[in-house]
Amino acid sequence: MFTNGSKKAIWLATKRIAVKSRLYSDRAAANRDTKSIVQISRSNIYRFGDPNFAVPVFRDVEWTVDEGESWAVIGTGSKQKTALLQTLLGHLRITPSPPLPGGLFPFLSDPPRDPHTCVARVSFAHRSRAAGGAFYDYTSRYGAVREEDRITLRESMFGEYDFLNIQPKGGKVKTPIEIAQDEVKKGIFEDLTSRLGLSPLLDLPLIALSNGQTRRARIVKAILSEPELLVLDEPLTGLDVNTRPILLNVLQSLHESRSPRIIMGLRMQDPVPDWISHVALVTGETILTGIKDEILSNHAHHRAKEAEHSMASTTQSYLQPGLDHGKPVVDMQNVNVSYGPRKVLRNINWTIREGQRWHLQGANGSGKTTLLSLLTGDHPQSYTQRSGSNMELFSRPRQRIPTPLLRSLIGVVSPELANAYPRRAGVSVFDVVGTGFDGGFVPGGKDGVGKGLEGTLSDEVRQWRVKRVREVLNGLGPTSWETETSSFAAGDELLALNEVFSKRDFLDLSAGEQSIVLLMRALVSHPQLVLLDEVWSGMDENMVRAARRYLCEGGVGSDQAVVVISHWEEEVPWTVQDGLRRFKLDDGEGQEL
Ligand SMILES: Nc1ncnc2c1ncn2[C@@H]1O[C@H](COP(=O)(O)OP(=O)(O)OP(=O)(O)O)[C@@H](O)[C@H]1O
Repeated sequence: MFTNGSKKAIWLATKRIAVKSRLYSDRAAANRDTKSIVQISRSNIYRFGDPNFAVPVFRDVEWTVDEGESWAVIGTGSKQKTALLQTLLGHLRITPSPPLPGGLFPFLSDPPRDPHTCVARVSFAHRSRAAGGAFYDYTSRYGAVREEDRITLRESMFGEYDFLNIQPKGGKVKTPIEIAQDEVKKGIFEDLTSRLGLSPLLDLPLIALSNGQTRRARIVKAILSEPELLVLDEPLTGLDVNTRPILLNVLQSLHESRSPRIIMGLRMQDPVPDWISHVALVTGETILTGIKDEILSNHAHHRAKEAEHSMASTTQSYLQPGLDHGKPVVDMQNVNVSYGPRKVLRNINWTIREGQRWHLQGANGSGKTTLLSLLTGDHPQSYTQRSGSNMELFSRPRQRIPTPLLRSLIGVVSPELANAYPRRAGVSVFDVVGTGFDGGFVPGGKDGVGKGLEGTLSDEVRQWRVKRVREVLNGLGPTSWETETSSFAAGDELLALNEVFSKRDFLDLSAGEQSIVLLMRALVSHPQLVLLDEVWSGMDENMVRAARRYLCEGGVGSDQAVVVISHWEEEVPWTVQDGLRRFKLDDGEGQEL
């Protein structure tokens, strides 16, 4: 059953195909139905530069995607799943390469079209903004918007698609086909932005959008660039519960009208949409492909055995009673945040006490990140609450705590921080974890454990810091999540794995490994307040399991308060039965559930 919205999308997409099809011959139209979309046959897949005798990333891959099928690539690990999707973008080498003339994408071969322009990928697993090694200031979205950040969501879309000004400047007159194409694109743009809840945000600076809003905007932009095949890596991550089915509905209608065809990358724990007919399941270097139900039921059997094994070693954490009487770590009374007339947080009253575990909930754009930025001091309105409002942190008025001190008292993991954290050559895992003591981004001090707020550390403190880095590395390092290695290694051998990991360049780690290192950084100083915003982002299933276990089994203590932000209730390490409390933001207002 289609909703009116999806019928409209299909109508628009069909009309778009009609316009497009004039550009191709009848033969090409016929080919769309007969030629495979993706074709890899008995090949190994390597990183570019690796010789054929190197260990391949994937071995003996057999994968055919036919027209009319709907595929999801599901990974037990994020890294491998992303590698398969990158293969479609030509970032890995297939040996032997799929034979010409069809090549990897037979449907693009007649008439020949360039995969670089016809295949697009939107990834939310990859973090690129700090890839050059420089820190970019993610807090700029909270203050006065700088000139270079002033570009609005609408401009970011219209920059390339001149819908408003149908006849472009400069004398060139559009042909009737170009005008018709633009009108169809404009229709698609309006339909998609409205269905994905972006219409009221079109004139906001792009930088002001929340995480989930930005993700939706990136998907719309990719669709507007009219690829033939759109690869979406983890499109559901970071989306709130209500938006997920809407997005899936939109993707289904686009895929069914082949405008564009969609291949979706999902995490093992994501629900697989009903309309997905086929699955490529990536486990290590093996890819199992076939009909969804067959592949998933085989795997479920295997996982049930694994779960039995891991359950045996998991102890449940029950929080101590009496946590409502602990010292307040955060005390907010009538706290507000607004941007001009736009009120993002309204009269928030929330007390967080030591020992408590909170799940901060709310739809995309409801103000969760903004609320956390008040606590970390990243938001300028953290200082400027009007009279009648009050915010105390660690039992002191917020204004009396210098921001550098605040950074050293709060351990934070967030998508913004992960994006912004500099990736520089020569900066090791140990160095990155060591920056957590002072809450900075540049490693420093003797032994790489910072200099403290006074600029020097006593030998005793320095030694404690080094010991703490080793402790979290041993608690969350590879021996806790690399299950295959840990089952064979023992004792010193295990510790050696963590030692080797601690010396690796942070820059060279996979997205999941970087995430777990940033979690270590947040926990290393044993801060009184720990803020975990989308903490599992990019982590493999076994890393998530290991990190949850670590958090529940003493990784954070009863003298520490923890706030978890996640759109997935099952991702929070504690449950209501354990004593977890829930605070929900709804249209700027907050209350405990
Ligand atoms: N400079 C600004 N001007 C106007 N609105 C802004 C500005 N900065 C942020 N906003 C708005 O504040 C709201 C809250 O954003 P925030 O990032 O806190 O949401 P969130 O709850 O963390 O969302 P998500 O779940 O998507 O991460 C958003 O609707 C955003 O568009």
